[in-house]
Amino acid sequence: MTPAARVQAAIDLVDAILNAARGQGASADTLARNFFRERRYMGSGDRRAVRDLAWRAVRRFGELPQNGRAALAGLAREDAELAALFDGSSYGPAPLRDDEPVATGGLIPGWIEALLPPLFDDGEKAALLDRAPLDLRYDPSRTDPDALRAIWPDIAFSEALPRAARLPGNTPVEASAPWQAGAIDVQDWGSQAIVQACLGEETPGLVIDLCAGAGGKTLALSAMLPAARIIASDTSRDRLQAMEPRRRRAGPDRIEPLLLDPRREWERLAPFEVQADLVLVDAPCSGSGTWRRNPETRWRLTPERLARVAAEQARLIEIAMRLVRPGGALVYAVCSLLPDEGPRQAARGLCAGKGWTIVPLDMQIGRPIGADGRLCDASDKGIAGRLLTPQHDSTDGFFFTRACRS
Ligand SMILES: C[S@@+](CC[C@H](N)C(=O)[O-])C[C@H]1O[C@@H](n2cnc3c(N)ncnc32)[C@H](O)[C@@H]1O
Repeated sequence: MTPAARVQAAIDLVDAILNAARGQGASADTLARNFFRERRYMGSGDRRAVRDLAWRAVRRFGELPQNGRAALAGLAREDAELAALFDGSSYGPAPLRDDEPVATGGLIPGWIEALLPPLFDDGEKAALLDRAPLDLRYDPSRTDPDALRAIWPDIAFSEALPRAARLPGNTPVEASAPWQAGAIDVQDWGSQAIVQACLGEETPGLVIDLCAGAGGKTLALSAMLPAARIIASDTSRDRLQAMEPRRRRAGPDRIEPLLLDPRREWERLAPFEVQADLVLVDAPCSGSGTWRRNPETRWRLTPERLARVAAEQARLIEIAMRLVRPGGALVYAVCSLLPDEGPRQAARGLCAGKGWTIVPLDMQIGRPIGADGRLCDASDKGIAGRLLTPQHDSTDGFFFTRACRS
């Protein structure tokens, strides 16, 4: 393909991503896979260049561009080499006109930017849309840092998290021997920090991972707490089923999947009332902390959707509180940076609960945040939990908190 033809292909791909965002259709990753499958004539270099360009456009504009061409035209305004490729050549885009729509503005939709906590300066905002590295969790009973370093000399290890390693974003780990042996799994360091927050002084006997999904955190909990009985519940049959191949790769465990009926969750959870030593609520959320990986999701969020998801989070916290035994703990987490989903939920739900206390987490990652969305000291009475941000912690954005029941 010529460079101009690659630009036109990126315009077509961004059009597909925009249409799906407007209609809540398939994810950008799925669309890209289908797009390239239908265009077998593209070589791997073409595919990489088209994808990079399309993703550059998706990352660059927070407000939904009018169409793919407007998005690429917006990029071309900042990049003379790209502008020169709008040359009207065959398969390339028509020359740019002064009167055509061009995407403009910042990285984040205005209405979401207004909701971010005060700590979000320009650096923090830009980092939300940076490229993410490839984070791994390794199983120390099957491998160790030296063995991993022998395969990937540029691998890095976290000082804050005991099993966390990091590779450049495009490393093909799935072909590696440690992957095949189930000795490593892909998991953002932020997710690993949440699992770390679940580990208290006492070893829990019964753990309920209320929103287990495809089991990212369930499997990490199972590796850290091999003697615990772990109930992995979710309302999505597909997600629970997606956990199965991951479980097989990771080896024997004590995980029990439990499919819940939406809005009738208690029917299946009632036998565990006041029984759990630990309940993890990794709640459904806006995903505003994961724009590094899924930048198009910020075009899908609306104020109505945010209000709906926040109401669901409050309901899930209430359910989880009924499951914890006196002396047990509840960990609430969202991959969101918006106070309405994080600190305010914790303040409304957990701090307001009689007999519940938020426990400051002593960790080398993240920062304590108050219910008002401002950073605070760990000893602050108004502490709501911990915030991880891409700039400060090199992780996806997360809020999490641990509360104990007396
Ligand atoms: C952030 S994801 C969980 C990710 C998962 N814990 C992991 O580490 O891979 C949120 C999950 O909540 C589930 N969910 C949504 N509503 C729910 C409900 N009412 N009860 C239980 N799970 C629910 C979704 O299906 C989704 O899998």
